[in-house]
Amino acid sequence: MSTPVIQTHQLCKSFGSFQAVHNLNLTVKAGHIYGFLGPNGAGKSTTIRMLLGLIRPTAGHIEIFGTSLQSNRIPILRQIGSMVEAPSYYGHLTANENLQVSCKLLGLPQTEIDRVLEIVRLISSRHKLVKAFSLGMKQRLGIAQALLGSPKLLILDEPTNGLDPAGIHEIRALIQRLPQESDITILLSSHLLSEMELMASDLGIIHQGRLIFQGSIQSLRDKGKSELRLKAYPSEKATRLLEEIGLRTWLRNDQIILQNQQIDPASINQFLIHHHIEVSHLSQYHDSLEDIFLTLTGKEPQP
Ligand SMILES: Nc1ncnc2c1ncn2[C@@H]1O[C@H](COP(=O)(O)OP(=O)(O)OP(=O)(O)O)[C@@H](O)[C@H]1O
Repeated sequence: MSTPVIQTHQLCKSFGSFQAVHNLNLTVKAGHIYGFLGPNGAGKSTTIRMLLGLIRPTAGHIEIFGTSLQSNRIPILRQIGSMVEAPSYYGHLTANENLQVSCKLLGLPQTEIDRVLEIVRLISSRHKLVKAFSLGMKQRLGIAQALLGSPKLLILDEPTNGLDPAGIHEIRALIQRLPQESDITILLSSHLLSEMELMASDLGIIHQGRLIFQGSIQSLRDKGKSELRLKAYPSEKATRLLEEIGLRTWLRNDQIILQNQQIDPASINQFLIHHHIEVSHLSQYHDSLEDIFLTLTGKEPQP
């Protein structure tokens, strides 16, 4: 397996006596879109600020591109593009002029401007004043700025915050095509699971400063409960027959429940009918990702 782009080891951050981040072991794989998810105040921004060398960890350490951030700060940061707060611009300048300023500050050639404006699809608005941009366009310009110098890693803190559905769609489409088009790894934070589900390949869920899940979206889905719900008459006989073939059953209201068992609903139906049981209802239920997320973060999903 190739070296992870980001690997944190027992990363901690305290502010006075308050521990905002506890023993975080993040693993972000090359070429992946890693969704860093957590409710407000969970510790996402604090972690991102440590990854960008903006604040020092209280304990633990960070490896980026396989080397220690502490001892290789400058060369590592040169290869990271980021947008951590609402991007700031000169509203009275055009998109092009804003990027010219950034290129000068970073010592980059002006040819970079067209390249990044093409990527974020703002090339036709390059001579427009930024104060006339929509919020979505401003966010895309922020991502363009972060892409100057062809970084290998892009870190975006809540990139869709405050955007309307059309703006969210534009940013999502942009983020999804970046790893292939620009050979880049992306870590982005959000408090919205629905958004992460559509954008990220891997998830890290942080809650009260602790990483409570890390893995693929599918492995999160697999944590959910699944049930087969039946209405069958006479129900005592149906329950006995199902137990006799080794299935565990529960009764909920007038339904027979079979939980998390590898069973084929069609075979169960056939089996019961064969034993002269009348099946009036049979349905399959799976926890949604939202339910799983709420359970993990200690909030009971609504039935
Ligand atoms: N400089 C600071 N001094 C004291 N406490 C801080 C400081 N920065 C963050 N915190 C606290 O650390 C906790 C984590 O904050 P953080 O901003 O990392 O959360 P977050 O997950 O990014 O939340 P949000 O989605 O609201 O931005 C919060 O309780 C916050 O109040």
